[in-house]
Amino acid sequence: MHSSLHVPGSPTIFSLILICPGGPGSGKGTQCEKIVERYGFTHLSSGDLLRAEVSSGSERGKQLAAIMEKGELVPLDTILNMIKEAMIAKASTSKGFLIDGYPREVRQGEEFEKKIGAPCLLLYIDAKAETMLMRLIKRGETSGRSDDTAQTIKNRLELYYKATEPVIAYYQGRGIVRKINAEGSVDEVFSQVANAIESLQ
Ligand SMILES: Nc1ncnc2c1ncn2[C@@H]1O[C@H](COP(=O)(O)OP(=O)(O)OP(=O)(O)O)[C@@H](O)[C@H]1O
Ligand SMILES: Nc1nc2c(ncn2[C@@H]2O[C@H](COP(=O)(O)OP(=O)(O)O)[C@@H](O)[C@H]2O)c(=O)[nH]1
Ligand SMILES: [Mg+2]
Repeated sequence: MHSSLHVPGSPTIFSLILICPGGPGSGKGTQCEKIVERYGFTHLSSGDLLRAEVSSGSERGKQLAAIMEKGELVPLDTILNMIKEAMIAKASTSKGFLIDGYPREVRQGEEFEKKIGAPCLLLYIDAKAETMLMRLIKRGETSGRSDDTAQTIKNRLELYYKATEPVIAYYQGRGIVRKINAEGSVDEVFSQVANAIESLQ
């Protein structure tokens, strides 16, 4: 597997960048964990980075928590800078970056390419709305997350269809999107993910 494939046209020191778009509860986080296990990429989840800032108790964390509880998007520069700082911190040892939960709207994708680099593969984790709803309600029973509540899940799903699905179309034209049917079991989904990654060979 590529150790440091440089993404053509990517004006940065960063090597392989894979992006994992998909709706809330589609299974992005679960698939990213399995990708890290098999390929050793550096997994950066925008939600996890934000939750770490929230749990730090910082003033900024308090402002972010209020936005996340409603399932709205936090300011673009905030999340982009957090991802960029995390990538720079790992750049010297990373086999490649797996970005989970970003971009969530087209302008986030545009800014990412200006400030960081061009992705080489988008693993579009595609699940039906009712599947995502069911998974998030189930996850909410144990996750303790303030945004896994019925109303916020509804907001996040609406936001996903309005702002994030157009991201897929934005990259579709470059031939780097692989649509993954996320309706099956975790392993059934992962076998499609592995095929898509190995198609980069
Ligand atoms: N790229 C981003 N831009 C703006 N806000 C974000 C971004 N990523 C995460 N957030 C905020 O953090 C919250 C949690 O994101 P996280 O990715 O952990 O949720 P998830 O359960 O994995 O599913 P989804 O991310 O698709 O909602 C989002 O609802 C949003 O409020
Ligand atoms: N049946 C099934 N459940 C899944 C799958 N992937 C994730 N889940 C469950 O669905 C919930 C949401 O998964 P998560 O990875 O957090 O989704 P994300 O919001 O896209 O990051 C979790 O409780 C997972 O256990 C899958 O492929 N099949
Ligand atoms: Mg997630």
